[in-house]
Amino acid sequence: MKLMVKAPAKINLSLDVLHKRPDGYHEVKMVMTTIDLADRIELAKRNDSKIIVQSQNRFVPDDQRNLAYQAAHLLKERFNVSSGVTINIEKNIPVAAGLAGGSSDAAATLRGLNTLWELGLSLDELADIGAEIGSDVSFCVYGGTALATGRGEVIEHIETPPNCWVILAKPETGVSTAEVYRNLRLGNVEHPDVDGMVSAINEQNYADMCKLVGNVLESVTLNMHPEVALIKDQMKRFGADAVLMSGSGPTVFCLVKYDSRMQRIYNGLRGFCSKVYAVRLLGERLPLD
Ligand SMILES: C[C@@](CO)(OP(=O)(O)O)[C@H](O)COP(=O)(O)OP(=O)(O)OC[C@H]1O[C@@H](n2ccc(N)nc2=O)[C@H](O)[C@@H]1O
Ligand SMILES: Nc1ncnc2c1ncn2[C@@H]1O[C@H](COP(=O)(O)OP(=O)(O)O)[C@@H](O)[C@H]1O
Repeated sequence: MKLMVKAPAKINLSLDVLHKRPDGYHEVKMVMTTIDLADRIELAKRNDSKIIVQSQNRFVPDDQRNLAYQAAHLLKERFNVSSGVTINIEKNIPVAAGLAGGSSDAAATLRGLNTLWELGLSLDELADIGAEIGSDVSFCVYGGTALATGRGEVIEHIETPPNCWVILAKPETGVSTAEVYRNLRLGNVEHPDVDGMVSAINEQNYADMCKLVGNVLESVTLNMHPEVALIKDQMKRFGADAVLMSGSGPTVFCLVKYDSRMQRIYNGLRGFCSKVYAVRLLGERLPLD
């Protein structure tokens, strides 16, 4: 038996860090939403008890370091599943980019195996299990648009944002999320208005949504990688409605309403950056598998 599951990337429209916690993680307050750039996960039931991960992408680990492997392993151990699974990952989301590609693969694996192994778990139960794998996995289990708090695993669903294009540019450099959080100095950063962003989205106010984008982690990554700031400047010059780095970076995204403007920015960026994508903002909860 085989199952295909879609694993969409996320962007952070607003990302604030409140303080460092005693457990080493940071307390965050952020608005996350899914975009139409997705990995495709094929799950095939095995008669032996092995978990096998396959991917054509050389940056994706094929062993227990893979977050999709960890998702399968966790379910298998916790619910005493005797059969195994082959997980094939068609990687479309750039790796280590601030787009939660690995987390979304893990979440898709949890949702898919819930069906394939007939576990009968609710999405809330899968999201709780996901939090044990990584802070972004709970959000990815639901997809859609949410206010995420705690270390990112406490999810409150909000409205789907107004429809628009999202253009993404990923510089060659990779970024370690742990290193970015470690180098964050909260004393002199400008905090984004996360509550304002939630209201703008709930009120379907595109202009305010664009005005209110903000990410405290830019203060770290833009200093470490000047090319990220350069891409932001280019997007602004080309006339984007809003420009921001996603998560810990280095991917920068911009929002635009009109097709003609999208084309102009997309074409302009292709000269600069090898990885450029123009996709729709999805923002709606994922269908059940
Ligand atoms: C920054 C964000 C924003 O959505 O996304 P990415 O840039 O990774 O996509 C997330 O907070 C990333 O979540 P995720 O990538 O799942 O992080 P985890 O695997 O749980 O943690 C990786 C490391 O980041 C740090 N970390 C992560 C989350 C958090 N709230 N505080 C932290 O300090 C910790 O050092 C941790 O060891
Ligand atoms: N399924 C996966 N896809 C991509 N990367 C993965 C996966 N599983 C584990 N990883 C590891 O996780 C790290 C972070 O990758 P990713 O989730 O793409 O980035 P981010 O956390 O910035 O959104 C990578 O360096 C990679 O080695």
